[in-house]
Amino acid sequence: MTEVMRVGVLGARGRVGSEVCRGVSAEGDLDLVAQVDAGDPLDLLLEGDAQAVVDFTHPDVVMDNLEFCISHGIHAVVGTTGFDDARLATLRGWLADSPGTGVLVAPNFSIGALLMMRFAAAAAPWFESVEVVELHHPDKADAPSGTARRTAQLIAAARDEAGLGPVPDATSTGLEGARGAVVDGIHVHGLRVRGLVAHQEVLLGGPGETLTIRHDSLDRASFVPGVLAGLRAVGDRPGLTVGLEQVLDLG
Ligand SMILES: NC(=O)C1=CN([C@@H]2O[C@H](COP(=O)(O)OP(=O)(O)OC[C@H]3O[C@@H](n4cnc5c(N)ncnc54)[C@H](OP(=O)(O)O)[C@@H]3O)[C@@H](O)[C@H]2O)C=CC1
Ligand SMILES: O=C(O)C1=N[C@H](C(=O)O)C[C@H](O)C1
Repeated sequence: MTEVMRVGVLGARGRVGSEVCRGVSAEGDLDLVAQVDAGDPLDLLLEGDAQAVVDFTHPDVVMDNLEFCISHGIHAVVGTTGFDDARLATLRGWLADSPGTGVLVAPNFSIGALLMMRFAAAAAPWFESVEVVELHHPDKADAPSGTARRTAQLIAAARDEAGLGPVPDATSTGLEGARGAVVDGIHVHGLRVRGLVAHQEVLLGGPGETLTIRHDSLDRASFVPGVLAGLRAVGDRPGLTVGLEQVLDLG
């Protein structure tokens, strides 16, 4: 008989969290034992005897949530953004004191977005120019998106490895912000437009040609299969795992 995993969702009434609650409830091997949102005590996780949580909350609160979970030996699958190297180091420190506990942090749980990032990194060594444009709903708290930051880092690493120099840009005057933010030398532009969900384009260019790689999350259901895969894997991966691609076999 398949063992059932008891799951708590943090940010359960949010845009993604509510979708995750539906997804978890529909699976026979997962039992939704706690739905926690702003103002609810984290002790609900202990009352439900949660073995793992999913966190889609806010960059300002996610570290407190994870400190609680790790200290109680509860595995975590984390979609919330805002993870820089310092935060990841803090998580590693907490996890060192809680052997056997696993945390998976992923900037994007949709399969298409993972492939988009992989394709962008594969294309990067072949083009002189590259910029990232992320497009989201206007209620998003952070900019640029975690996905855009990660994409820029992957592109920069691929360019470095190929021995490419800086991306050419003759801009010497203009309005502040007109060229976007710069992540590891790659320009990243954020658009916030009502009606959008989560979208990204990577534009690459060389002499006489451009290549555009685009991904669209049209519905937040796009994140759920990746979250479920993360839940099923996280208990077997003690310590910190960054990126859903570490869990999925994308070939
Ligand atoms: N990795 C991925 O694939 C994806 C990541 N994200 C990221 O996930 C995060 C959430 O996104 P989204 O669902 O759109 O945001 P929402 O604002 O819709 O949802 C967040 C929910 O968390 C609640 N919340 C706030 N503080 C706490 C707390 N301390 N404990 C529990 N719940 C809390 C909020 O309540 P209240 O509104 O009352 O504050 C809200 O209901 C963002 O960082 C976003 O970038 C989003 C999509 C995909
Ligand atoms: O806030 C969102 O909506 C999303 N956040 C994540 C990010 O910042 O990359 C993932 C996806 O883009 C949706």
